[in-house]
Amino acid sequence: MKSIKSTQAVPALSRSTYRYPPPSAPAVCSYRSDSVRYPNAVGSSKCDWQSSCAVLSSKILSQDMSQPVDPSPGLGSPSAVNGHQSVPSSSDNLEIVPIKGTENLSPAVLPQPPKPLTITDLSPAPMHGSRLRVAYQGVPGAYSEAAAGKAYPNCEAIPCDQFEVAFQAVELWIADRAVLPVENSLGGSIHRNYDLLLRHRLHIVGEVQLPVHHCLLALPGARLEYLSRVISHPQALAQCEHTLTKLAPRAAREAVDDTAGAAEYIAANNLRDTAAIASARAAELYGLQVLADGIQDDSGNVTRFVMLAREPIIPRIDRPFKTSIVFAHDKGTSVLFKVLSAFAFRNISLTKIESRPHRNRPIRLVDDANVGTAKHFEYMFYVDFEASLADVRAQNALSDVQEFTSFLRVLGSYPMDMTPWTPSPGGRL
Ligand SMILES: O=C(O)C(=O)C[C@]1(C(=O)O)C=C[C@@H](O)C=C1
Repeated sequence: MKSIKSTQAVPALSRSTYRYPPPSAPAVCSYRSDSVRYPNAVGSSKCDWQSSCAVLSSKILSQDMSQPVDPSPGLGSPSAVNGHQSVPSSSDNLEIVPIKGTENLSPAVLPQPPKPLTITDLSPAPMHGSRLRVAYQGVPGAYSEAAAGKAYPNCEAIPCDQFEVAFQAVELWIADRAVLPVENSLGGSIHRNYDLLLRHRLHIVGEVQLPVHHCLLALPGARLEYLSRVISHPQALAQCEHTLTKLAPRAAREAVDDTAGAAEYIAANNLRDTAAIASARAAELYGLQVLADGIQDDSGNVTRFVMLAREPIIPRIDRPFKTSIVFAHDKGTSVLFKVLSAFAFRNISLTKIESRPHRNRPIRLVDDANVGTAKHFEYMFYVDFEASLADVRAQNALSDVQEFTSFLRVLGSYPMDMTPWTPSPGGRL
């Protein structure tokens, strides 16, 4: 089963709901680092690197300890990375990558240039005077809908049939925010959303961590022992893998677009031999019974969602903030250690690191006449670290990262979810 067509009263937005230019090239500002611009840039030999580490650490100590916060973003300042500062001079070597496919569009639908931030950017109030409209992937009863409600209580949750549609709903002002899953404590990263973060120009403005409590749902009267199939979102299937093997060892597993959509599909097609992994709310909405409750493999099953908006929020230092970046280097992965050390030297903790294929240039060939051709895979690195962009340590770290990399983008600097830990009951039957 490839996808489920939604039949609920509130239809999910789909890609055909509206017209939009095809996914753009990365809408980014990229910086080139080279030894001309940065005479002190770290060289490629081990010796260069070791001495640079020493220089770097002394530079950091003197900068971080003795310098007050510099409120004016200068050359190489990380606050310049997403273009929210005055237009850089050409000597800054800033490239703004044009968005492909938008050349013939009317100005009304073209992406707007960055606007100066105002005090109202701190407030999530919708511009149209009604409830905040929040796009999520799935149908009512999906965990993403619950995450939207946790992130923005009293919001109007707008179902979308694909992640990409949720991004576009915000870009086209159909929604004010999108709330999308990026990782789960058991199932790992939701790679599609990492790739989409890079292809779209939305900003991460917050995060929510949602305890995910799965149920096995079936039509009233259906019996566990007669199940031949269990359908759900691939993440949900992964999160219940062991428990499901014990509960329904003979049932085949099939992936569908979202958990609540799986429940809806069973109800709409009167499937007596099929169960869905979904929420208790999905059971209520689609008239299914709960065959088993709390079937996630671990009671601490949590999915982390990010909130996305057209504009970034102003980073602050009066509460815990996290910053998400993505970077790459045209000479390969060897920069990773240097980049990570820029954070280590400043005692900035990383909370997440993820690598994804560099889709524009997935393979780099290194020819050696004597031994042949090495084919290195190229990656984009996504890093989350525990500091606000308003923190001078983060600014200095990003300034160094910028020197070590050929591409750097700040995806967002946003308040950390600090809600108290409440694991769901259940797990490990
Ligand atoms: O299918 C849903 O209900 C979703 O909201 C998607 C999703 C995900 O993509 O990870 C969200 C939370 C759970 O981890 C399982 C599935």
